Amino acid sequence: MKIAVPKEIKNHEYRVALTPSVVRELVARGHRVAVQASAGEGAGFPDAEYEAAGAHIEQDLDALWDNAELIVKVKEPQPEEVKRLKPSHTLFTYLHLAAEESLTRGLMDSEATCIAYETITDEEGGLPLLAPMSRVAGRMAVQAGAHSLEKAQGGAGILIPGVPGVAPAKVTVIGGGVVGENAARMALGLGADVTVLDKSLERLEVLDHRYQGRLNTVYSTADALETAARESDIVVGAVLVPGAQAPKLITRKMLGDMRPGSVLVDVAIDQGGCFETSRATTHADPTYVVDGVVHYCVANMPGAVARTSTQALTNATLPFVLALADKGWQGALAEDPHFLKGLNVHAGHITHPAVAQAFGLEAVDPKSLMA
Ligand SMILES: NC(=O)C1=CN([C@@H]2O[C@H](COP(=O)(O)OP(=O)(O)OC[C@H]3O[C@@H](n4cnc5c(N)ncnc54)[C@H](O)[C@@H]3O)[C@@H](O)[C@H]2O)C=CC1
Ligand SMILES: CC(=O)C(=O)O
Ligand SMILES: [Mg+2]
Repeated sequence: MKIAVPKEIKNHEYRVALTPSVVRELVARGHRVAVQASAGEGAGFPDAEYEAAGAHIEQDLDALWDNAELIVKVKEPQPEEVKRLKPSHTLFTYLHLAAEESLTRGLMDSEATCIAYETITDEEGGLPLLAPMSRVAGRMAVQAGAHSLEKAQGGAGILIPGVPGVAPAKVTVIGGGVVGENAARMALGLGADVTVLDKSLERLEVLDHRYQGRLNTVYSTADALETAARESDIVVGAVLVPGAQAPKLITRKMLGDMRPGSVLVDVAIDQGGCFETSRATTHADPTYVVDGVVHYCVANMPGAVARTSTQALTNATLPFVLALADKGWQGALAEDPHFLKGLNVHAGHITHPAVAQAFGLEAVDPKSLMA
């Protein structure tokens, strides 16, 4: 299989889709891997390490894309990348299509086969290729929130742990999944007063048991959300309905009840965001203020800690990349129903029901493509 690894071009995105160690595994199985020159530099992997692992370093972007059968990336393709896709390509990357209709239409028009990391499932009901980045983003969410609470960032001027004689900040996390638990863990570590809201009682039970009374768990209702908005210094948005647009849980009206200088960190922004006033921001300009409330809505948070994130991501993607390379997309997806859930677009059709539903389109059953 001819595999290409482009350099990521999203704003301040420094991750790379394959490390030299993964390239070595692929080359040992007889695959040809072309890595765009300097693709790994931001994550601390120089071209020389890829060359030593058996990769071809490609300077010519046209050749990189034109000669590839399998393209492995980190972030959703940017408009200039979508233009390069063709029907013979298999694209394997984060897509987050429900949040971006123009990208979805572009991928359909390309007729390429597009497999999303974030909708692949596992036996335990988890999302094994989203989880590693959710761990990173959840942990970062509290760092971002703490920084945003500083006066110079528009925040209320609150130090998360407080000091003796001064109460700590109240941190509420909406959605107690992977992002939520990691955010809660960091907030607890900093000494915050932490509450987690979820609609899943099972998840709340797990967290209650795991944290032994050190955090508050609250079933997520409209009342609970209003209380969270009114009383929190930081609210982290960490909900997910896989493949679908995030529900809007904090409305514009509720901002009026929030304390001036409080902070919303919308990690769910890659699925459209779970606060009505969220819009995607970049690492270059991560926050903005609406009605006195600071919003942090960076859609590629792990890109800022590219070394850690690349290693964590590629640990998880490795077996899937090997399966695609060894068996082709049809072979790999046909024998693994969890991998098949990753197929979002093929030959102009949407194959994931939640993505199709987001745009009022019909989904083609991916099993029908497996003949
Ligand atoms: N901005 C960024 O850089 C990154 C964003 N993410 C995003 O973070 C989001 C969360 O991801 P994970 O934690 O991995 O998902 P997850 O599936 O582990 O957890 C989501 C949780 O949300 C809960 N939930 C769903 N609807 C809810 C509602 N209406 N009210 C309360 N809880 C609700 C679910 O029960 C579940 O426990 C996703 O959109 C993911 O793509 C992940 C990594 C990086
Ligand atoms: C999950 C995701 O969108 C990211 O890691 O950037
Ligand atoms: Mg994202």
